[in-house]
Amino acid sequence: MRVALFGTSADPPTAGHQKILSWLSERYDWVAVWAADNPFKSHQTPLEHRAAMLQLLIANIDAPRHNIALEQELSSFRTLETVEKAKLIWGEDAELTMIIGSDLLSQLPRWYRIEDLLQEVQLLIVPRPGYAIDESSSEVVQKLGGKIAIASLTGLDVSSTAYREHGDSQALTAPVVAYINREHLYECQDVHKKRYQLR
Ligand SMILES: Nc1ncnc2c1ncn2[C@@H]1O[C@H](COP(=O)(O)OP(=O)(O)OP(=O)(O)O)[C@@H](O)[C@H]1O
Ligand SMILES: O=C(O)c1ccc[n+]([C@@H]2O[C@H](COP(=O)([O-])O)[C@@H](O)[C@H]2O)c1
Repeated sequence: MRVALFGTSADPPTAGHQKILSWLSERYDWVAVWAADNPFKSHQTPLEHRAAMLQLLIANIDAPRHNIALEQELSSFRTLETVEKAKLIWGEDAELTMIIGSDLLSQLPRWYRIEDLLQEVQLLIVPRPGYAIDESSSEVVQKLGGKIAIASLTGLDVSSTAYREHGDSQALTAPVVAYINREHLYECQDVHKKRYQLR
């Protein structure tokens, strides 16, 4: 069993996350995704809302294999703990692949007990516009034990930050936008959003 593990702050989840999930669903037996609190970031929206938006994002994917699931019980501050939980769910023999965008490669050495984590998973890097995969970062991660593969897909040029800071709702999918409006999330960015909607 080949399981793709994809954790995201989902603050909010974007069309970029959706494209990655769709791509993964064609290549892995099971795609597990969860909304997480990131120890290196502050978040603007409570975790329950971020998980709910992620569920909407997944429901909106036409995945013929029906193999993408919100596995919110995997959520942890520390991905090593997530992987321990994943092993309990899918067993010691499952091949676990951790998915990250190329923007995270340089910070990976600072993750909690990274060498132990890299013993447990394969690593798949998704190229992200503006974040070239540089050799020195790859080498550092490989020296820590990382087994790196590069995905044959380029992420969309969107980000959660672009939505939060500039109201770029092009970055989002319609069901997520509807949820945000219904729940009055990200309202401190309303000025930007209104400007965007008037265009
Ligand atoms: N467009 C994208 N292309 C490639 N990787 C992406 C893309 N969007 C997100 N990722 C990856 O998905 C994971 C979750 O990303 P995250 O939820 O932090 O999104 P983000 O857009 O980077 O958010 P923020 O702008 O708040 O930092 C990370 O590994 C990130 O590198
Ligand atoms: O384990 C860690 O130390 C660690 C440090 C930073 C980020 N992570 C995880 O990395 C994933 C992507 O985070 P983010 O904020 O870029 O979406 C998410 O599952 C986080 O919990 C994990």
